[in-house]
This record gives sequence, structure tokens and C-alpha cells, in this order.
Amino acid sequence: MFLVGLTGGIACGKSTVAKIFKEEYGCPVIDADIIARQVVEPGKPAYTKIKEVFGDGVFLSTGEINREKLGQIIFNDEVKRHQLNAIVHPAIKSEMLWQIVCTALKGHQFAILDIPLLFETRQMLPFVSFSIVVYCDEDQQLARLMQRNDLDEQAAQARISSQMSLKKKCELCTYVIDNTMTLDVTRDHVKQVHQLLQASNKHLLLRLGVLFLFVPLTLATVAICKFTGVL
Ligand SMILES: Nc1ncnc2c1ncn2[C@@H]1O[C@H](COP(=O)(O)OP(=O)(O)OP(=O)(O)O)[C@@H](O)[C@H]1O
Repeated sequence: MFLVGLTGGIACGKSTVAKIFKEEYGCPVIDADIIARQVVEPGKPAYTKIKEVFGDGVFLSTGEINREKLGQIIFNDEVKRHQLNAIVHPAIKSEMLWQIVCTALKGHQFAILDIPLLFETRQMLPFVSFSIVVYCDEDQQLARLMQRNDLDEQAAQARISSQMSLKKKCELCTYVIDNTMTLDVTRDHVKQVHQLLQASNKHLLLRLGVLFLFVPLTLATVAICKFTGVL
């Protein structure tokens, strides 16, 4: 199985495109945002570390993390942002790798990794064979974000500016999915990219690689066991 990174700017349409891949083509989608919420649930190791580093002030009375408060703190303090990233990113990465292994065992040709900050954090970049950026123009992005999150223009613009520019992401990726028009047009673009991914034989190369690694390892283990008298 090979991996496809799906990314883009905030509110450009990643979830919309991921849903089309999943529901219309049956592609497995591993969503970094969902994992990011799961790894900080009460009782998880990252939750405990956040409590140690940020104190009780960033928790609601229910025990859950007060995302708004934590968001304000890290948005205005780079050191704290790094501290939070150092806690959360490794936890997300290991859960993601675990989900990838489980998906690979089901025999899929490829899996989509929906990672908003694929190019910013670069954590999963070495693992993806192809990357897709969902694109819309700046005015649309601002309007969609303001409407969806009920934000004023200044707040929405601040969130957009905190990410790498969409233009730069488009330069770095393998495929761009244009989401500037109607959903039916976007569906057509997803179809085209899906066909290109299906035509790839990277999964065969990766399976061969695993086989070449696995066979000598197994033979070496058997030889050692025989030599030491275990077998
Ligand atoms: N082609 C489109 N035309 C009109 N509205 C759209 C289109 N695509 C997406 N939207 C709307 O734009 C908003 C953002 O879309 P979506 O949630 O898919 O973006 P996202 O990139 O996943 O966001 P985030 O970065 O926050 O995860 C949603 O309200 C969605 O319904």
C-alpha cells in the first residue's frame, strides 16, 4: 500500500474532497484532525503532559481540554506553541502509523492521509508517495472560513496567514484539486486524480520491497536458530 497526503489551506475543502474519495471511491481516509482530538482525550499520555506543562487553567470543568483557551495561548506564544507541538505531534504520528499498518493489512492499494499541515510540520512527508493540495482562491477561502466558523474578517485572515501560503503548497504537491467551482466540478477533478492514483504501481514496488526485506530476515532467523540449536 502506498500513502497519499491530502492537504491545502484552512477551509479550502480538504474534508469535502476526503469525503468524496471515501464515499464515492471507497478509499480509506486517515484524518489527522480526528486523531489530534483523540490523542488528547482524558487519560491519554498527551493529556497528562499538557496538564503538567500548561496547568489546570487550560481545562474545562468537565476535565476536557479548553481548546479555545489553549489556542489563544499558543497563537500568541511561540515557545508554548513548540511545547504543545512537542507533546501532541509524536502522539499523532504514532497513532497515524498504527492506523496505516491496520489499513495496509486490509490489502488496500493506497490510503489517503488528510493532514492540514502536511508541508508545515513535514512529519509525514517522508512516508507519502503522492501529495494532493485542495485549492480555492483567497477570497473564497476567506468567505468560506468566515461563514463556516462564524469569524470576522480579521480573525479569519489571521488563521489563514498563520499557515504556509496556498501558492507555495501548490508548488510542492504532486496534484492540485481545484475546488473553486461547484461540487460537481470538484467531483470531476477527484475522479481524474483517483484514476491517476489507481494507475500507479507504487504499491507493488512497496510490497516487493517488504518481501525482499522479509525473506532474508526470515532465512537469517531460521539459520541463527538452527546454528544455536533452538530449532
Ligand atoms: N466547492 C465548494 N463550493 C462551496 N462551498 C464549499 C465548496 N467546497 C467546500 N465548501 C464549503 O467550505 C467550507 C470549508 O470546507 P471544508 O470543511 O471541506 O474545508 P477544510 O479544508 O477541510 O477545512 P479545515 O482546514 O478547517 O479542515 C465548508 O463549509 C464547505 O461546505
